[in-house]
Order: sequence, then C-alpha cells, then structure tokens
Amino acid sequence: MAGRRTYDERDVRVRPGRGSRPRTKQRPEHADADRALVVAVDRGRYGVLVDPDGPDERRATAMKARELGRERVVPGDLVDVVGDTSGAEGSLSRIVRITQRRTVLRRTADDADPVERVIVANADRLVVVTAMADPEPRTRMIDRCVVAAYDAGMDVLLALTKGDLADPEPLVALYRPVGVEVVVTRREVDADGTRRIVGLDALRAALAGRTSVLVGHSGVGKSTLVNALVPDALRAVGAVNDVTGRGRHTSTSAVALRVPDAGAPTWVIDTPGVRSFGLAHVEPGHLLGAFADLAAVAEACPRGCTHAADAPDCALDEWVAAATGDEREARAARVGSFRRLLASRLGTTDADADPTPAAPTTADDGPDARGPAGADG
Ligand SMILES: Nc1nc2c(ncn2[C@@H]2O[C@H](COP(=O)(O)OP(=O)(O)OP(=O)(O)O)[C@@H](O)[C@H]2O)c(=O)[nH]1
Ligand SMILES: [Zn+2]
Repeated sequence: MAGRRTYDERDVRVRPGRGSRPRTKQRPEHADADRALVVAVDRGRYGVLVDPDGPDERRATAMKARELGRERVVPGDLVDVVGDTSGAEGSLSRIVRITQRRTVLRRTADDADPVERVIVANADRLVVVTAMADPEPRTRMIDRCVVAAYDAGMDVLLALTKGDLADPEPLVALYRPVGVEVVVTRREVDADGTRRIVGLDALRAALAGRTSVLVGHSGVGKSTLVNALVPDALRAVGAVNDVTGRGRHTSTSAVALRVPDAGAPTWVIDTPGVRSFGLAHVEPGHLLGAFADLAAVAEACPRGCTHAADAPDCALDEWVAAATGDEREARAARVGSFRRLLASRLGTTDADADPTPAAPTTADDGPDARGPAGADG
C-alpha cells in the first residue's frame, strides 16, 4: 500500500476567501503560520498540538478560519494555525490550511447522510480490537474493517483481546493470509489478585512509530488497552475536553493520544462510537491492489472481470487450478480470502451486524453535525 495516495472530497486546495474582503499581504499564504496536529474535535473547537513532537510542542485550541468554509478538519489532520498559538488559557488560534492527507478513513454513510464522511486523517494503520469471547468475534465486521483500511491506504492490525477466554488460533489462521498482522492480549491474575494485561509489549511494538486508529465494539476491551498503552489517557482526554469546553466524561469524538515508551513518535486515535466504515466508494480493483500477488495474476483476467467467485474466466481460478497439492490449497485459501473481502464490499446485508442501536457519535463539527453515525451497514 505504501505510497498510494488517496483523495477525498476536501483533498482539494483550499479556496482563497471569496467576496469583497480585501486581501492583506498575508492572505492566503499565512507565511507566519505554525504547523499543528489536530488531536480532538468538538463542536467547532479543535484541540491541536502546535509544533508536534518538536521542541516547542504545546497544546492549544483552534477554530476554523472562515476561508476553510465547510471543509472538515478531523483528528490526525496536519494543519497550519495562525493567531494566538501560545496555548495560554483562553487563547484561540485559527486553522487556515489543511495539509494534503496521506490517508483518509471514512465512516459509513447512513440514511440521514448519504455522504461517507472522513473521520480520521493520516493514520497508517487500523487496529481492529476484537475479543476472543464476551462478546464473540464477528468476522464479517472484521472483514469490513480490513476492506475499509486497505482502501484508505492503511494496513490492519488485529488486536485479539481476552486470549485467556478462548483459543485465538482459528482467527489468526483466517486473517494471516490476507496480510493482517495479529497480536493477542490476555488478562492474568497474579497470586496476590493483581490483574494485568499480557501481550502489551508486542502491541506497543506493532504500533511504534506510526499513527493507528483503534476501533472495536463495546465491551471488547478497547478502553483497557488504551489505558494500558497511554497511562494518562483519561487525563489527556479530560484536558482536551476542558479545552473544548465540554465535560470530562462526555467526549464521544475521536481523540489522538500519544503512546509513551514506544521509541519513535507513536499515536493512537481512539474512535468511540465508530463501529463501521464506508465501503460504498470502494472499487473492487482498488481492493485487489492490497493483494499484490493476486493483482499480478488478475492482469490476465477478461476486461471488466469482477474477480468474484462466479466471474467467468477469472484468472484467479486458473491460477489456483494450475498448482497441485499444498500449493494449490494455499492459492485457493488466498483467493478465497480475497473473495470473502470482496463479497463484504459488494454485499448489501450484514448478517452479523450489531443488533443494538449505534451509540450517538458527535465527532462532527459545527453545521455538519449529525446524529448517530456509527450504524453498522
Ligand atoms: N477476561 C478478560 N477480560 C478482559 C480483558 N480485557 C478487558 N477485559 C474486561 O472486558 C470488559 C470490557 O472492557 P473495556 O476495556 O471496558 O471494553 P471497551 O471495549 O472499552 O468497552 P466500552 O467501554 O463499552 O466501549 C471489562 O470488564 C474488562 O475488565 C482480557 O484480556 N481478559
Ligand atoms: Zn478476475
């Protein structure tokens, strides 16, 4: 996936201010702007880190400059800010530019909003947190996440929690062939009754130096992982909420948190309430791009081949048939995995969708604000 660019509806150059306002010398370049990382978004206020990972790093609050119009600004965005970027109490800066995004992750469109809106920018990796039991893993949901991530130019880490409750091997076997890295964590209780999570080092190593988006259904142990990785997560989220003027425990929008002790700068973006991703825009050919070996084979397909199981003369079938023994089985498994993901993109029903209504998500800002956004689809 590396190097592939993805674009979205706002990945265009920001228009200079319209109308009759005279342009000052500084507009639209804002040569004096500071670079900042958006870590939280809340009702038109943006928690940003100015000079992220630099010597003058500071937390500040920003609003969108008028010239950005309805352009969405999301966690993970690298932006240019002007005005009072000191971060002093009560200070407010303005976001004047959004730098071009390396990746964009969109949430599912719903009936009320046919647009699959960007929810996180510039993340490298999607971490699908799935419990081995309580609640049971839903492979359909994992497949959808894998497709969304691959389409967004991100790779996937499957974080299997509660490894103490069930054997992770069957799930590992299902996802390794599609290029998904897997980390298993489990809880252990010491003789003195102390509980601790085992497997954190492997998880931290898998996250190191990158920006990862964590998703998972309620109860899978996502908070447990975030709190273990980011010991002051609650405080960090609280600080963001203080900055953005909302209560400590009310934030339901995505927040970016720095993972300490991981070596290189490492971020996780927690996404409460986001449980499914838009796939409607995903091109089957684009999905194939995540399977380099199969993409090469499929160059021999008839024009317009869907590569689905029922596609006539699909070269993937010939490729499987051309091998014998174990190799043939391995190829069949690989093609089967790809087609399973393809079907989850093409399918219109989600057999094991979460039966409970989605938690309201208020990650949207300002006039774009929507109601429940995380509905499984
Ligand atoms: N047995 C076992 N239980 C775990 C493990 N990790 C977390 N739990 C428990 O699973 C329950 C849910 O964990 P949370 O971290 O709150 O899950 P969550 O995904 O954040 O869920 P929400 O807070 O509802 O979004 C809690 O009772 C945890 O103690 C684990 O590795 N093994
Ligand atoms: Zn084909």
